[in-house]
Amino acid sequence: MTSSPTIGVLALQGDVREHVAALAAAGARPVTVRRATELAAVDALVLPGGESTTIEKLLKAFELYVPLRGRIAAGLPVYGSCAGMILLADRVAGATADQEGLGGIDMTVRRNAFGRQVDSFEEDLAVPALSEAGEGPLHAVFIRAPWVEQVGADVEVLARTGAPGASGTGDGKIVAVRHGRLLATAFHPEIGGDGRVHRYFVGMVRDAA
Ligand SMILES: NC(=O)CC[C@H](N)C(=O)O
Repeated sequence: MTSSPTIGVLALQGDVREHVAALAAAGARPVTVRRATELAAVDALVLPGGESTTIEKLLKAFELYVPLRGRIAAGLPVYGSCAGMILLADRVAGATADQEGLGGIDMTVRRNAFGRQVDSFEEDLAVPALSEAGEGPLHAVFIRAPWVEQVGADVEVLARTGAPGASGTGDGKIVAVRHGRLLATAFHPEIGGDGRVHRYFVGMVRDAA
């Protein structure tokens, strides 16, 4: 692999174009993924937000579910945003009866956790692990977002809501995590206009090569 890794964006639902643009800006070579042959050709994958139950049904319908589980088990770097975070969780609170997920991150995620009053909100998050010296908070957009209720010992917490001075919910919920080669955020950095999450993921992919 060159220093420009080929990173797929699962293109079944969600902000595909925005993730493609953010990955290109971060120095990767983005490609869309809808088929198993396309999945086989990528160095890493982004799972966009949307509706986790729908994306799972589409993964199965497009015969991507089994190969994707296999590649995750074999160490494929994957970044999941929002519904993508839910798909990567080993445990989901509020899952539908037939929702299996992909798993991989040792965490419990609660779907639609922030509740009705705050279906959507924006908040400035402190993200030191994703930042260079001098960079300020990350302006994060949450849309019917999950939060992380519990993480295993090997999971690194990268961001919580309620940083000092933040406007939003202010209660210290975990909203960004990394577990080995898997990265997940409850928010949508592809529409926040802040490139840090995608740059961090491209760095993870380069390190994994
Ligand atoms: N913006 C999102 O991805 C929302 C996730 C959605 N609430 C779900 O459960 O899948």
